[in-house]
Amino acid sequence: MSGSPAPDPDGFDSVLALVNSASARRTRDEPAAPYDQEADGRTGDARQAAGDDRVAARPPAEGPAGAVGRPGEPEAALAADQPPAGTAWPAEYGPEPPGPAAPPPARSGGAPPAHEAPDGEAPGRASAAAAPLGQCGARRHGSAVTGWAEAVRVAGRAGQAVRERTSAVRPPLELPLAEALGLVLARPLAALTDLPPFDTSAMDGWAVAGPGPWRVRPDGVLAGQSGEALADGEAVPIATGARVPRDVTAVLRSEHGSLDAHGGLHPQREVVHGQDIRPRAQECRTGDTLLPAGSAVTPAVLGLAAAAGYDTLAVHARPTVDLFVLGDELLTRGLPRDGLIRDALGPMLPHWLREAGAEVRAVERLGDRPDALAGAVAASEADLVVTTGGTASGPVDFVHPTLERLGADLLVDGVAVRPGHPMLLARTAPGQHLVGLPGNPLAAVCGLLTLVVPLLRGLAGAPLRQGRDAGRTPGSGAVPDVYETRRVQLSSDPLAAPAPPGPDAAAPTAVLDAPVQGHPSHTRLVPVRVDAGRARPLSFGGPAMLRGVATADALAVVVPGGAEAGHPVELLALPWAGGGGGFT
Ligand SMILES: Nc1nc2c(c(=O)[nH]1)N[C@H]1C(S)=C(S)[C@@H](COP(=O)(O)OP(=O)(O)OC[C@H]3O[C@@H](n4cnc5c(N)ncnc54)[C@H](O)[C@@H]3O)O[C@H]1N2
Ligand code: MOO
Repeated sequence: MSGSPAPDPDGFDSVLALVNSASARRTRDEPAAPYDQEADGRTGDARQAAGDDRVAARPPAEGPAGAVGRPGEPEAALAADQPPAGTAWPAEYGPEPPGPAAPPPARSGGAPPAHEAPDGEAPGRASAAAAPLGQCGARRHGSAVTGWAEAVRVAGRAGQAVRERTSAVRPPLELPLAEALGLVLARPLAALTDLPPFDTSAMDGWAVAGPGPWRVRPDGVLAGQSGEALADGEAVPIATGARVPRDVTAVLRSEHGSLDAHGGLHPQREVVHGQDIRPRAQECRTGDTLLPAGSAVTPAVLGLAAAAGYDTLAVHARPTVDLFVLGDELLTRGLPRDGLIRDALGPMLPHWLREAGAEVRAVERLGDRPDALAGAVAASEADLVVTTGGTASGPVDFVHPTLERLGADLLVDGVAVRPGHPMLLARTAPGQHLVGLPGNPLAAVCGLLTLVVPLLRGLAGAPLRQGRDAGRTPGSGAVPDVYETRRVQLSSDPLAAPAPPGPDAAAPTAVLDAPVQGHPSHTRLVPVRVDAGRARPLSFGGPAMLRGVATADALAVVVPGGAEAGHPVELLALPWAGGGGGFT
């Protein structure tokens, strides 16, 4: 385990205060919202009564033999996996694609139970059934399920608190410019020089002194050279970027002057004093703050730092991450067979974590072996442990019992977001956190963007999203989430409305091209393509699907209850769409 015990060594108390105040708010506002009464735990009738559109799309209660889910997986989870033949296209999938809907994936009859080990490997599974969610014995802080925006905040604050409290033992790194790319400035970038450092010609032409015509001196001034002072009536050829000689009044562009047979230079248009001269310190003076601490080091920042005189930069170290992929049903190569499926997260997450600024140390597939997970977490010295799968309450979902065994503090245990609601955040040791991502691949992506990326930002010293609690909206859904308030504040003409409140008023937004059905009480994260400020919801946005997000630029944050076409939605930009890989 990392760190050493000391009174609040990693600022944990301040994170707990945030968790507990949010929890108290929930308790005050929402006396009854236990996790197992959330949408997926309700009966079909109850969900229908509550207006849950997924009921209409639910497949028959009995799944086919060898069904997608695990033993004990609720039918609602199956509903989220695939549309059965003859039923409506589920809202969770996004808009129905043109043409016939994709057929449900073939299921092999007589397949072994999903929890049997692949490739003949000894299963080594949990000897005891997992404790039901909500009865986990890990120290739990906060109440049943955390609102989405609040979860983002708690994760960010948890990372930030660790960084603030450990800065003495982990001072910033002083790295050569090229090695600082993608990290975060630990100190403000103050100019080490005036920029430009001297008066500079902005054009190729002649430096002239006094009114024309001028006598052209034979010596020219190239960039990197300094010319002698000019007397009135003199001119000297000068190149762009060259230091302007003393007593020059202007630069005449080469296309604006003509030479006569005697070497006299004649202006072809009026010459204004100071024209085409970049005066010293036009951009900054020595000591000016060019960028605040916390800025991401982008290629442009490297250029600015070099121009301003830097050879090295003080940056925060990359947060370290160990990734543990759980599940005996996962194959690492070839085609799915015998109820086994390909691991989609092992190939995806390490790169995404690096894009998010992490140094990924271990990537291990631990199967469904609780002892292996407990041992791996206990041995990990990473700032953050990320697990995939095993967060729910199936027979081999052992993340909760393992956290209990390790005496972890649960800060977030379920988030009011679809996909991804079983995601969790725990503190496993002073200075170390664990994020449990759900196994369904898009649910895992949602957990990554909700908990992991903010935590990494906090650890790395990058600015956090500015969470704002807007209070509870009367009559709104089961879980208070600032997005509910945002929804009711939208005017009938959203484009004319003032910017709605939300977790981050500065977050990118776009206007929805098409309506998106919402979950009654949970935020939805929906893959979208963004073009010219308009977000087009994509098909194949179900929790187990990656087809939508693979063609997306962003995930749109859709308020509980849904959003109409024309309404603005906040965007979680995806790194490959120029949307903030790392800490930008
Ligand atoms: N009783 C309840 N059951 C479930 C709930 C619930 O609230 N109560 N939530 C459902 C939801 S929503 C999700 S999401 C899943 C999350 O489950 P786990 O985190 O325990 O994940 P697993 O059961 O291990 O796997 C779920 C699903 O994803 C597949 N999977 C797992 N890992 C991978 C991987 N690396 N690559 C590709 N696919 C993976 C796995 O085979 C399962 O099909 O729980 C529901 N159940
Ligand atoms: O399948 Mo679950 O809805 O959270 O992703």
